[in-house]
Amino acid sequence: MKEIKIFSPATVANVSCGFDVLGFCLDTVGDVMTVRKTKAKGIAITKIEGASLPYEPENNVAGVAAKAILDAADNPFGVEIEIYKNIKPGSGVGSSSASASGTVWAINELLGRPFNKQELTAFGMKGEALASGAEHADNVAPGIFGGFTLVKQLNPLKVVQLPTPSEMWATIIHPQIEVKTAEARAILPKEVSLQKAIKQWANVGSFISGLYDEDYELISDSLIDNIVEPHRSQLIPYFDEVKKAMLDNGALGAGISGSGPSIFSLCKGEATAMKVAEVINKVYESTEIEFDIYVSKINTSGVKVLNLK
Ligand SMILES: Nc1ncnc2c1ncn2[C@@H]1O[C@H](COP(=O)(O)OP(=O)(O)OP(=O)(O)O)[C@@H](O)[C@H]1O
Ligand SMILES: N[C@@H](CCO)C(=O)O
Repeated sequence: MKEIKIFSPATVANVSCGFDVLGFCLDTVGDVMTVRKTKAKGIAITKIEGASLPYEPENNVAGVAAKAILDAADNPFGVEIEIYKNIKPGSGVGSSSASASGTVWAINELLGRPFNKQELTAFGMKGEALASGAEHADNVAPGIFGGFTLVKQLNPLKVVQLPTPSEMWATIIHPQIEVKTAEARAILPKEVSLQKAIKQWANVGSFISGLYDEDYELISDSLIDNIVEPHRSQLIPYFDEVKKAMLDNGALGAGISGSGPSIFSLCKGEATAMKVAEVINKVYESTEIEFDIYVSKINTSGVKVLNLK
């Protein structure tokens, strides 16, 4: 195989209670990438459409992630990478991470699959660190594994694949303003009170238990973030109005997607997800801000092959 074309999905990190550890994968939104083997060693980004991003491999998360996996494989060949961006950078639905996870997944296929999903996530995380200024794998992991994931630890990386309840859908609004992850991390407190930490880790535990038991009520009761959301929600116009509209119309829970500005909700069933989309559209259509709304089933397989040559 000389060339692979893939769909690299958008992802939602944090999932309210699990800052830097929980994430899930979307089905209907994502980037398309082509990765081609070259005889000459080295990495070249030859095409970027849909966003203005750096072509120098060392300044693009795709290039940094490609270097991490190719170095680990002793550089048997070089690669050319084409990126067709549908996920806007700084959107909060894992734009940078989609480039990182898509690149390492595609190169692993070209190499003959020497690396497992844990290793691919670790390579992708190297790329993601360029965008956010810190290593975190909560977008890369769901992009590689699909479904819901828990990043148990970073060093050495350990990702736990979680189950996806059969009727789980997500509705997301992306207000078209850019919030850079690095900046959204910089405003967070460095310490949290024990009282808040107790509530948060109880919610992570009960959320995961809810996923295993398909207990939508427990999932709903666990989607709370008392630590990060109060700080970051101030960066997102109409956050409170959108969250209220989501919850009032049947969403199981709602919060900031990744570092924002996107706002996500999880819903039981497509009909509720569509209803939530309708009401949040009403909240935003009367404002001056452009926006996109995504309704998606949870993608349980992660990156997908579109074409092989
Ligand atoms: N291939 C790439 N795709 C997207 N952004 C990239 C890429 N390479 C470098 N960047 C830089 O990364 C930054 C966007 O990443 P950032 O993590 O801030 O947003 P995001 O990935 O949409 O958010 P989140 O991780 O919260 O979902 C921008 O500054 C952008 O220039
Ligand atoms: N967990 C990260 C995800 C952003 O990509 C954050 O919220 O900063």
